[in-house]
Amino acid sequence: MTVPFRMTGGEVRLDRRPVLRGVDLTVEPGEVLAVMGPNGSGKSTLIRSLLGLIPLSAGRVELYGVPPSRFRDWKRVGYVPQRLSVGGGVPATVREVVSSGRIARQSRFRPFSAADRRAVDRALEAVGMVHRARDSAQELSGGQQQRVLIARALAGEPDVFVMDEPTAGVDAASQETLARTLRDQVAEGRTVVLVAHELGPMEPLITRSVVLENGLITHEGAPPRPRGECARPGHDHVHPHAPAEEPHLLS
Ligand SMILES: Nc1ncnc2c1ncn2[C@@H]1O[C@H](COP(=O)(O)OP(=O)(O)OP(=O)(O)O)[C@@H](O)[C@H]1O
Repeated sequence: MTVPFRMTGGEVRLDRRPVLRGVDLTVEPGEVLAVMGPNGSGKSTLIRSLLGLIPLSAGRVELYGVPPSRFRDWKRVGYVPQRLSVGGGVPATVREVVSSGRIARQSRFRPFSAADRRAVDRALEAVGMVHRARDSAQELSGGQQQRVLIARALAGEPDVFVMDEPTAGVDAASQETLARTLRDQVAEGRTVVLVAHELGPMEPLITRSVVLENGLITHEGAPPRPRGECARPGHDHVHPHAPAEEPHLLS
């Protein structure tokens, strides 16, 4: 079976500085992979290069067995970028932004249909934004805009979700809702790759984590455990920068 993503020896240089330094990563269907690591370690660069948004300077990447430049089946991929303003300067409504998640499914011969509308309704419902559907997306708070971007990806009914810090700035109740939504998606066979500093309510869903440090994968396996002060009851966040005591250390 073709896997959603396979990167072999992936290297990226930005401004002539190495940002990814030889990454091997295969994402299997049905996995929920957390990409963790300190600020600037290359997490966003990794997932953007998996999607072909940043070209590799060496190595190889494939989406469903095809290099990104030749990949055509974009409806299989739902991408939630990091902290991007949803409006992009255009005064689009929330519903319009979420509907844009269906674009890869449309063609001259397949205009917007009742099925498309239902998918958009379900996505708005999943992120609790039905009541804001007619509002301008630009008027929303940062966390609400993030939820709209998640809804846009959900609306596309992709096979794989790629999410860059989907819960950054999102309140606790909405994080719980997102975790439930993703759990349902995974139960239906979808794959998830997400960048996260803190897993919060998504932690039980994670089937594997990789930790990047300075452009290299230095840990692969279960998400790193909190330790010391932070391991006390009531302090449940995960420290992505503390992998060194884990048994699955790679280097
Ligand atoms: N367009 C760019 N040009 C030059 N350097 C860049 C560019 N984008 C990112 N970088 C650098 O690449 C490194 C990795 O950035 P990246 O955004 O992938 O990190 P990250 O792990 O996602 O960080 P964060 O946790 O802060 O989101 C950083 O040192 C950053 O300064």
